[in-house]
Amino acid sequence: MDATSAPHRIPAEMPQYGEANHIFELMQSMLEQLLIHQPQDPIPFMIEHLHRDNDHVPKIIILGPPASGKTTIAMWLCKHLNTNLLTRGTLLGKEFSSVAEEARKQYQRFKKVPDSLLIQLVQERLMEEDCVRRGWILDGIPQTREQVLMMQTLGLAPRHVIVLNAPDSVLIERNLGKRIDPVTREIYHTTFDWPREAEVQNRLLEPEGISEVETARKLLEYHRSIIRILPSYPRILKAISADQPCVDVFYQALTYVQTSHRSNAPFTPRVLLCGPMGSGKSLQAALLAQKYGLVNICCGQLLREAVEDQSKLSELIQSFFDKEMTVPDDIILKVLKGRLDRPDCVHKGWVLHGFPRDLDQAHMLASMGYSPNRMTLALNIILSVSMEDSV
Ligand SMILES: Nc1ncnc2c1ncn2[C@@H]1O[C@H](COP(=O)(O)OP(=O)(O)O)[C@@H](O)[C@H]1O
Repeated sequence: MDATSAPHRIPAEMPQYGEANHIFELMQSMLEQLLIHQPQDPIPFMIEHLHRDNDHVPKIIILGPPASGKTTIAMWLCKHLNTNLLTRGTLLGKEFSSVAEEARKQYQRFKKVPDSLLIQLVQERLMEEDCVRRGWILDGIPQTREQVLMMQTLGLAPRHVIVLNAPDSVLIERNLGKRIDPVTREIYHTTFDWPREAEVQNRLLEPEGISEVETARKLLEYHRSIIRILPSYPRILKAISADQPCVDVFYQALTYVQTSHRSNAPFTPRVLLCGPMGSGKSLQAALLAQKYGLVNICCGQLLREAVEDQSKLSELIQSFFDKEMTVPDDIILKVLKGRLDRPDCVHKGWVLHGFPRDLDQAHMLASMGYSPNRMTLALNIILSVSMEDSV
């Protein structure tokens, strides 16, 4: 194939730049917002979206049956992540909001807030400056599939959804011990979490609706609606057992909300395999290359091929081979660059082994823009397992 008919070569730096600066995700979120809000003039809207730069703030929903610990975990996460907690109580109690006032009226009359009003309240709150800047955690909302659909239509999309699970019998018993501090709104428990200070102990209140009958009724309602809610969040949902100490539940929740989801961005794996002689690098590289369609590059093999090429460089490399000397780094890097820049490596990605062998070589490789984006591990056994999760 001559140069005129050869496929256009995408310089390796282009996809690397996109990956490093999350360009795909940025454009995707802007496109989503454009399609949801359909502004009359899209340009200022896009500029404002870019200036807002809040794609990475927490946007979390915590769901679960009564007494599973939603509010407890949501409060702890809020403190840890310095974000805003949104509960039914805080939304309904909002001052200077006509929507909240209407919701309160409806609640007083019918003991129920219509779905549309509740979601309107959520929307109003999420648009406020602190939620835009520092993110939010929604505690126990949405409660019905209808609410989920309304939120989706309004573009109110969480990044992480946690659902807490525990057997009904545990929850019914646990709810009986729930106590609330009316001053701080902190939640305590007569058995599992009793405050040390006598002053706090004395002012704790027993919340309404925690009797066995009430909790059983709420559980029934929850089980009916949750199966219609969860399918709406297939890729961002994490179920955590709430039948374990609060601290354990919290750390599992925290770990989850701190992971970023795999994006839809086109991704080219660049894998580096390091390990001592005989550790099985070649075999693992061949397996990885086969499984993920990567170009398998063995540095030693590449140099031998370069010799066979009969190019100018081949004589030079051959002379080092003849003298049984190691080939200097700058020559190896030239050969490597030529190979890694070829279209198959740029498009399919690569798995490299046999180079770098020391820190200097690693720095040189990185300074030429060939940083691996997966892993550099000495133990090929671990690598082959981890690849399942990450590629
Ligand atoms: N993992 C847990 N183990 C024991 N008690 C818990 C646990 N999580 C929460 N609690 C206690 O259970 C009660 C209900 O917790 P809460 O956070 O109000 O649940 P929810 O918001 O899901 O109704 C509280 O008294 C709380 O201290």
